[in-house]
Amino acid sequence: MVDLIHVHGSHNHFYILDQTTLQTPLTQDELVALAQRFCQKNDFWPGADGVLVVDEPTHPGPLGKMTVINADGSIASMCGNGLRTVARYLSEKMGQKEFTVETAEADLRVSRATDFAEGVPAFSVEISPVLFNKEAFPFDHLGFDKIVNEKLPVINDHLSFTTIAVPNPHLISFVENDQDLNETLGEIGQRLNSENPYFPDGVNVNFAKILGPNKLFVRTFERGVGFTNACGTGMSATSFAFALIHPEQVNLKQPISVYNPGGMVKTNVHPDAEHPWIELIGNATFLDKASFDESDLHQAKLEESNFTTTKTDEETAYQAFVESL
Ligand SMILES: N[C@@H](CCC[C@H](N)C(=O)O)C(=O)O
Repeated sequence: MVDLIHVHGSHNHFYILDQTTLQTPLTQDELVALAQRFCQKNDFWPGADGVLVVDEPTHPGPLGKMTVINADGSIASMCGNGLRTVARYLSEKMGQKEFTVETAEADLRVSRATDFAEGVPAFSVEISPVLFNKEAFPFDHLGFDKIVNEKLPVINDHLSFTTIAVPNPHLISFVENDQDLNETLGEIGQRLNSENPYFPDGVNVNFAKILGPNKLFVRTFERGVGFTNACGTGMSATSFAFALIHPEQVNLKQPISVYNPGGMVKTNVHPDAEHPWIELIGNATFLDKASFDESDLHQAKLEESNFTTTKTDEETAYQAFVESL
């Protein structure tokens, strides 16, 4: 039997599939089919926002390799909330508290952090590289070399936007009212993740409200998924934009608290280093594991009767943490 571990970071939900436990790893096409089928919710299956595939690293150093597959089957170069949960998985599997994980474009440092609350394990992960140059984006940058707090009338008539790749692409705007935070975000997210002339490969769209010094609320419409409860790379990129555009509101010596519809994370922005990076710290919660015959995973077969589930009780502690915020 093979386990799919249902996990979340700020209620951004994933299934972890450790390919090293399989007799035969799934092919790329099989992984895409698995994500498309298993991320869909139905009356016996909770669904998720993506699948996190763990493999042996391709070079010495990292403890494992993480590949991110969005719910629609598209492949993403990074996932911040997901990396925290993979860090926990590898930490418990290998008995290490601080190590690196190979991702599509970089080996990233991860470590066990102080629990966010009783029964809420937390991990810290490196988000990098941080890129502004237009070559880092799958679009022509609308005539700009980089977009930092620019009005983009072809996208919206009153908001200003920033684009940052970490290295997956993010479009960020600081908004003031709930209409923009919800309806405008949904409209722009839908439009830029359907066929459109500006972002042909789609983009993660993050709208943030400034709640006070070092305090944000961020909502994200994710490429390949739609609205999610939280996006780790989105909250990290938005924290970086916050420090850049509103320096008077950010004390870089203190963490930024980033609230989101699924909870809260902390970020530390390191903008001045030769290699700018962001530290993302947040929960890594394991909800349950579903055990399947390996052949069913190869065929993306999901029926009410072809798996057994073993639950943890971590969600109760996580809910208590969210209520305490
Ligand atoms: N939820 C993730 C980001 C997942 C990938 C994203 N949808 C993309 O296509 O770039 C996170 O926590 O960072």
